Amino acid sequence: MAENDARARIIDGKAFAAGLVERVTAASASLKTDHGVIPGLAVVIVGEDPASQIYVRNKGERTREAGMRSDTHRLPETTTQAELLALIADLNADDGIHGILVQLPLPAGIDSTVVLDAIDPDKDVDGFHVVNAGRLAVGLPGMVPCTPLGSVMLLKDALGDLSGLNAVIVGRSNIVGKPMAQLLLAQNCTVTIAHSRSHDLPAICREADILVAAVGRPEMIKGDWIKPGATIIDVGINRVPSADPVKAAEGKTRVVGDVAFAQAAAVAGAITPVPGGVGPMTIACLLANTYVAACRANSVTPVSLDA
Ligand SMILES: NC(=O)C1=CN([C@@H]2O[C@H](COP(=O)(O)OP(=O)(O)OC[C@H]3O[C@@H](n4cnc5c(N)ncnc54)[C@H](OP(=O)(O)O)[C@@H]3O)[C@@H](O)[C@H]2O)C=CC1
Ligand SMILES: Nc1nc(=O)c2c([nH]1)NC[C@@H]1CN(c3ccc(C(=O)N[C@@H](CCC(=O)O)C(=O)O)cc3)C=[N+]21
Repeated sequence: MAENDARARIIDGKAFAAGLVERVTAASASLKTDHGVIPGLAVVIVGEDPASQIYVRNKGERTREAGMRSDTHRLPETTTQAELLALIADLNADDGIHGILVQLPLPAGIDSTVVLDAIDPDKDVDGFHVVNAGRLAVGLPGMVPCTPLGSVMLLKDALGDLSGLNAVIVGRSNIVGKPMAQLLLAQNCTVTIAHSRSHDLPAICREADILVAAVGRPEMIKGDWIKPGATIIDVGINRVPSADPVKAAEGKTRVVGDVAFAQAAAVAGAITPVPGGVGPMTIACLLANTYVAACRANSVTPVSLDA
């Protein structure tokens, strides 16, 4: 089959995310009218990493567009762990702030586990606190990490009931791979988690009805690793030189996923594009988690955000 002979359905994460943001915006407006509560998100960024700066600016803009309060705390690269912990303590105590996100990665010398676990678990809209990881693992309500949450929303929208499907997740990070595995297990999938030490990764991937790529290696997963008709969720965000050599020479870049898209789309049943797939869902779920945190903090039952 020719490389450009795409037959997979393209899962439009951007459109699904826009719908979710609309529902969160309406729900937040009601929360304000009925209970006088405006959801508040604090985003903390340490250092000057350009990609992180762009993400943080986007998060702030999206949050305000949804009618929420958004505070961005920009700290210098030289910030100490103690200074960062002091800011988190202030934000934990601030009744106007319902969600706290500390942008990762943090500069060398700051222990991200210590920092993440200093956040009040009920304000942990990233769902990275050990208490929220534990709640997810045992099936208690908590804050669920945004990227896996958004990915499962797309899968349920594309496939309906996921029960009994073979799900393979490539990547075992605490922020994507592991929580993704928990969510798919909760949806009754048969879950395999693969990683850099896995033997014969292509063969493992070929067993997948649902293949989730969360590796951070541009276009690593090839078309012949994919079971015909499978559903592919490409979490990877990799910046590579522009395809146009002239533009590449000028330093222009483009974003690609962890899946070789054209090859994969010729075999898969459905696939998320990069950009426009999982990325927009991550931000939409961050807003959703902030709304839910604001409700819980004020003993209000959140309205359903389902489509
Ligand atoms: N769309 C979005 O909203 C988001 C996108 N991302 C993107 O998702 C990707 C993954 O992010 P994150 O989970 O934080 O990354 P990490 O670097 O924390 O984890 C990467 C995982 O991939 C595994 N891995 C690395 N190389 C290979 C290989 N050759 N074969 C098999 N497995 C391999 C690693 O295995 P091991 O554990 O053995 O080292 C590790 O488990 C990145 O591209 C990131 O930018 C991340 C967050 C949100
Ligand atoms: N505490 C913390 N929480 C995070 O959730 C977190 C983080 N740190 N550090 C970095 C990663 C990365 N991440 C993305 C979010 C949105 C897009 C996104 O919106 N992507 C768009 C645009 C991509 C582009 O053009 O750059 C898309 O895929 O269409 C991508 C990546 C959140 N992360």
